Amino acid sequence: MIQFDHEYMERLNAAWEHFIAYKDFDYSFMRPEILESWKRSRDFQVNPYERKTEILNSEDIHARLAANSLLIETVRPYMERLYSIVEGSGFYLMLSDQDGYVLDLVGDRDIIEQGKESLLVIGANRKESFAGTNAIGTCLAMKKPIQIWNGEHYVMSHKRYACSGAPIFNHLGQLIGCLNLTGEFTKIHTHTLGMVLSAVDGISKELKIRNAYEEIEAMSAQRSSILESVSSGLILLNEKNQIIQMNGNAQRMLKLENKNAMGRDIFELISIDEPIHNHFSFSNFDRDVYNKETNIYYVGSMLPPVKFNMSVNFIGRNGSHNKGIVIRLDEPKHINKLVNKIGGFKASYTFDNIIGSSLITKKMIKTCERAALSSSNVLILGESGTGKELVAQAVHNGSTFSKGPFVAINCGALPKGLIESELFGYERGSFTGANKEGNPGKFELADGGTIFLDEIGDMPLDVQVSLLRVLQTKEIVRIGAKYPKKINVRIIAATNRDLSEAIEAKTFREDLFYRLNVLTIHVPPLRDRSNDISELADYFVQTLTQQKNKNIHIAAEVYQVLRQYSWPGNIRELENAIERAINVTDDDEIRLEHLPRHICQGFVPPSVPTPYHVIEEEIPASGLNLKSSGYQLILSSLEKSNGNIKEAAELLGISRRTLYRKMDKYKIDYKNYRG
Ligand SMILES: Nc1ncnc2c1ncn2[C@@H]1O[C@H](COP(=O)(O)OP(=O)(O)OP(=O)(O)O)[C@@H](O)[C@H]1O
Repeated sequence: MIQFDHEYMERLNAAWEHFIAYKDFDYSFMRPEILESWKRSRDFQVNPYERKTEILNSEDIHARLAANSLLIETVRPYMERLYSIVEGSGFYLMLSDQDGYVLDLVGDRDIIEQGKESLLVIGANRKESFAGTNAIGTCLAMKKPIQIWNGEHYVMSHKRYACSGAPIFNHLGQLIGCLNLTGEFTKIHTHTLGMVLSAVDGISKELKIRNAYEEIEAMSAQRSSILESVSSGLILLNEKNQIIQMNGNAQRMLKLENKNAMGRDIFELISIDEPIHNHFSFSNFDRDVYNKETNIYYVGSMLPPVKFNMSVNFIGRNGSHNKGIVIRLDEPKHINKLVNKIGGFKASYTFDNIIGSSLITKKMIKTCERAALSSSNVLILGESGTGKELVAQAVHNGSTFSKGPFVAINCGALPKGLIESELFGYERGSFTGANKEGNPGKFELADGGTIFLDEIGDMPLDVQVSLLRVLQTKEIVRIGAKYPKKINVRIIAATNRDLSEAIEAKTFREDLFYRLNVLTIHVPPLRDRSNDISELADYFVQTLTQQKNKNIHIAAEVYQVLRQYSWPGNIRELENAIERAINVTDDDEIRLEHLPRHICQGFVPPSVPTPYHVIEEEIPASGLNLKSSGYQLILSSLEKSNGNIKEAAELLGISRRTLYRKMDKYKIDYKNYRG
């Protein structure tokens, strides 16, 4: 081991004199790494008598500091800690990047001031090619820790100092900088390098942790953008059923806000009427994947339930189901639309499927029939769940476009960036992530038929501009395409928004509104057509029990309750309520206890029953009662109308369909009453 004593230093000085004069000398006493570094310095033509280096201008310094901010931020506390040990004894610490540029300095103020003369400032380059043999330059060249003693330096002015430099590597093992401790050589000890090394060891570990955090943050940002890019509602739960993330669609669909839901047990907020409810806790989940249409109720709230297709998937490693779950929600209608798509864009409903014989419904059907005879654009307005899509399908099926496809698109359910390509299609290779072959848009797919633009009020303004162009020119241009394409499509748009308000708020274009609103169909809310409620309820019982081979009927008082409730969720809510009741009744009757509680709350029994109620009260809760007034009422209405069904139904205030059903049930033959 070399002793850095006086004698050694003398020999070193003599060696240096010979070396820079290119003279022969016995250099074998020297540390080989120092001799190698001298050779490199000489090859770089570093002037041994001159203090000279490259110093960055302030703009470049700024850029370097910004590029290395994580390194500087991580190393600074270590520099301060080391300095606190050596403070006041003429030491200073320097951090450089992998190119040798000084990024940070910590030391006694007078030493730093002195250092300015030797060009030891932020932005100065300490590489061997500029500064000759020195701890930073040589450490970076060798990628190893090194201590350089006074005479070992290559440039004369550095020979007063002894420096200890250690390389800093990142989590990938790449060299990213060097930490150096410099002082008067008389004060330096061989252990000084050990101090620097242990600091660098701590720095490397911390860089690894910071990097891991950054990766986690990036992954979480990626996860969020993936969640937001899908058109379904997604909820992530941890293994305790607590909500850890919800995308925007899930918040909108469940009317829940992140700030109120995060960290809460999901079952404090919602419930479902499926046995799976109990199995959501992981301990007893049977590992089957749940995927079906589900009624979702709000715990402790008067909000009506909502219905979505819900699927539940367990996140598990190596098959163990204990890492949390993903709940996915889709509009049941959306599922229909997908089926529609696979099945060739067919509309299944006709005017016969529009149940309801109230005056207001009849008037609406008349308007629809008129719309079917025309090929003008149609705007359907109505609250959510009133049957706008049903009406659109019926208009299509009644029109000359009925032989063509019926293509529905929900403008509100698609992420903003996707609507344009969904509507107009794209050419091959037009954007990253696009299908290589290109894709036709919904307008092209609907050519010769009808396009149903649902939730048009939610269409972004820029897409409204493109849509307006299509309406004016009857041509579409795929994204990335050079030429337009002619199309013959009937447009039916629908919204539950107040478009005049949207026009005023400048979120909907007035010119587009007038283009779409050639024919308007107002679909009334269910509360305005309470005379349809019993008929609709019967219809849903009938259609929903058809496959189950059950014969279920509704108790009289249930009709009364249904007619008095305000139905904020309209027909969809009624359908959900009936479906739930069918599921929960254990015999063949739907009674009040089978309805969701909020529907029965506030019910006031009517003091004077309408004829309809009288009849409904007779429907066979306890079997057929020939003496009952309801039965008698049917008979007398048939007598009065001479067996004319239309008139008899009007007298009773029920639809023809209901009257037929009841006559069938009571085995009444109306022909017997014809005169
Ligand atoms: N008059 C009706 N007769 C029978 N069923 C109906 C009637 N109106 C609506 N429905 C049923 O109610 C449900 C909701 O209807 P639809 O999806 O057409 O409503 P919507 O107004 O388009 O809803 P949203 O605004 O949420 O898109 C559907 O299951 C539909 O079949």
